[in-house]
Amino acid sequence: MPVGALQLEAGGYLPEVVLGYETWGTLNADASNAVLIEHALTGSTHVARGASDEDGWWDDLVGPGATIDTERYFVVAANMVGGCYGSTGPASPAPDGSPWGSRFPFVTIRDSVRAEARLADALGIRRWHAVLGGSMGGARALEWAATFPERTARCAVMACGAASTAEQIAFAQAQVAAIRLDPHFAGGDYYGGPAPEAGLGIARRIAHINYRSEPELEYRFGRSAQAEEQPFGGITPSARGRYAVESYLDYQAEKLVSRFDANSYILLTEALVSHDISRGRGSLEQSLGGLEETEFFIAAVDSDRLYFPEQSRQLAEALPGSVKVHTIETPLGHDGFLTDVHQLHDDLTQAFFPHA
Ligand SMILES: CC(=O)SCCNC(=O)CCNC(=O)[C@H](O)C(C)(C)COP(=O)(O)OP(=O)(O)OC[C@H]1O[C@@H](n2cnc3c(N)ncnc32)[C@H](O)[C@@H]1OP(=O)(O)O
Ligand SMILES: N[C@@H](CCO)C(=O)O
Repeated sequence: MPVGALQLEAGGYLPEVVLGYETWGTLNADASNAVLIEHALTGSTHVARGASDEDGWWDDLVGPGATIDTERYFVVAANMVGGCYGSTGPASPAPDGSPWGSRFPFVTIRDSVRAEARLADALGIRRWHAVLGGSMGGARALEWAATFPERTARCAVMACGAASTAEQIAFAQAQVAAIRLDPHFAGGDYYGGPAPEAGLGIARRIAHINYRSEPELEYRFGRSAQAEEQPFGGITPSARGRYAVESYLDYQAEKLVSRFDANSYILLTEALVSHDISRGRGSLEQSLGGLEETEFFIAAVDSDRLYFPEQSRQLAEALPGSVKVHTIETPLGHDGFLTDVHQLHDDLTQAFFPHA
């Protein structure tokens, strides 16, 4: 969906922005049943099975008869500005016809939300019944409530705090550096040549370790050798075989490299680094304390070592009224907001999606 030109928060300008999106269900006559779902860093618009039978990343939450019942709600998922799942991003053609590449401007979470508001206008949605997301999707959902409180009746923020922390920024920096230092990166203008796959793969490895937990990795892999490999062997370190956990990380890296653009990865990572709900709005309490029009649902993953539950508690405390932090209990870590979201079914149903 074309949403026009965007003057960006940090000063850049995009003359024509297209947002990739998917929908499920039917918008009702007074457009009161619309739900926006915001994807995380490398997520796509494919939240749930729909027209295509391909698995979605939140099938447990969205679908016919699910927590967000697509027979009752009209669900929309939009790709972030700068992403590589249908929205204008660095691989898209600039006005001169060549890919934007290194010229693509810095985009913030707030910029994307402003573009998404235009998508809502075009779809005839004045006010969302609810906006939900986890991780970067949670940052986007929270930004919706802060930027457009009158358009956000309910807001669910999972596995995300009010601002990116020093440690989150630090991990992001290491990932971005890995991509930029790949000889194929070419300053971001690699389209038409080999892509910086090694750098993107390293970035994913760093990220993925943080998306899981130490006990999970220990339990699943321990010191086991990958099948038919000998991790303790080979006269030089580079000649040795892999531990199973190394093979697992290699696989996660390959999987991401096969579906994601490195420039988009940098862009979205930097957008998440910019996440700070208070920027330009005063203190945290000044930024969030007045959001009386919106009902909030905050959730954390108990074993999350990237977006700590304490950060969700601080966010909840800054919101008006008494907002509970719901807990997803899993040894898995941050990815629990994807793998174990079904645990929120009862609480979310009661809070936001009561069955008639
Ligand atoms: C079009 C799109 O795909 S859009 C993307 C949508 N996805 C998202 O938005 C989130 C991105 N996805 C993710 O982060 C993850 O895939 C999750 C969190 C959803 C899934 O996590 P889990 O179900 O716990 O899977 P996990 O991370 O353990 O990985 C399992 C994979 O590792 C592989 N694996 C396990 N052990 C090893 C090993 N020793 N060596 C190599 N591979 C291994 C498995 O075979 C499995 O492969 P598969 O994914 O092809 O089935
Ligand atoms: N595994 C998720 C986690 C990000 O928070 C992703 O890749 O988007």
